Amino acid sequence: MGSLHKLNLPVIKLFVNDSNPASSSWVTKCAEVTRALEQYRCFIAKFDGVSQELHDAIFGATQELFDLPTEVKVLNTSDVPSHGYVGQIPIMPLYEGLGIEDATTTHSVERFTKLMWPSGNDSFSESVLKYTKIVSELDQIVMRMVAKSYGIEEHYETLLGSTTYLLKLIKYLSPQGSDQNMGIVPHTDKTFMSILHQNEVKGLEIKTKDGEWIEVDPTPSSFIVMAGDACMAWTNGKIEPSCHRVMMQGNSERYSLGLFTFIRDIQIETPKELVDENHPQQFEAFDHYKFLHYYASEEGMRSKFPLKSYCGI
Ligand SMILES: O=C(O)CCC(=O)C(=O)O
Ligand SMILES: [Fe+2]
Repeated sequence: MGSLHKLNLPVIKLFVNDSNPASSSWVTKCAEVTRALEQYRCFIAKFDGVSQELHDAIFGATQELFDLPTEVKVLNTSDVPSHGYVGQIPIMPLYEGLGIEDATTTHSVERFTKLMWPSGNDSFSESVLKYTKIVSELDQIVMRMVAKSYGIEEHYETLLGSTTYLLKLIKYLSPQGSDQNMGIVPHTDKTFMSILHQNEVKGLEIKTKDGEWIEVDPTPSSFIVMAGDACMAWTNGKIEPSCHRVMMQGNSERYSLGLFTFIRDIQIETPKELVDENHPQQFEAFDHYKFLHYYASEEGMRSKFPLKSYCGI
């Protein structure tokens, strides 16, 4: 395991109204985003879409959710592995997470809220929807930029039509009184893309290609945009998934939010534009949700690189 270095991740400013594909500054920014993802597998987006007020509201809502009794939180179940309630895992005793599936749709968010607060909690639903709507736009800005750099815009539009967002609300207990401070073990996300956001408590670390761990310094306008396993298959290995972990220090609890992209109903297929003699196709077309079930199976859990054992060529 590499040592911890004070390296920095690329920081890229992105704006809500930043998607004018006609401007030359936009094309330059596309290249910058794509290069950051290729080299670091992730970057920090300084994004103007989430106001301080919304930042405070969503973290207030998150705290309120985790303050509910465990027997209420466990009611949030899902057929998809690790999309529902996850907590009290022996190797990650500090970690607790709750997923809201299809988190950009009012119907789905309100169903979740009703499950957690049968007598209602409108402000929770409102904060979640405001947050997911704007942060899913950030995801789309980034993906349009990547698609532009690779000349695969049409393929991206197809994927976008089948994209669904899981909002994961996460709490880490302070490590005080615990004999370990690993909040979440090193892993790559099984998503297409992930956008992480956190309160003021640090802890997230990203592994570079050289095996160094970089600490992420949070601010209310920082969003960590990282590639998941599925993005690697789609880009034919150009963008690899980011390996990351959470190390807890000090005596504060930490809250974080992950907006996770998944592709449903259609197969994820490498665009033919990215395949040639020098770049043979690395992965067969696959169903994202079947891959998630494979990953949760005994065979998938044993695999060092589940995507490759599932659909690698
Ligand atoms: O809490 C964080 O910052 C990271 C969470 C994470 O890596 C995950 O949920 O997959
Ligand atoms: Fe993760």
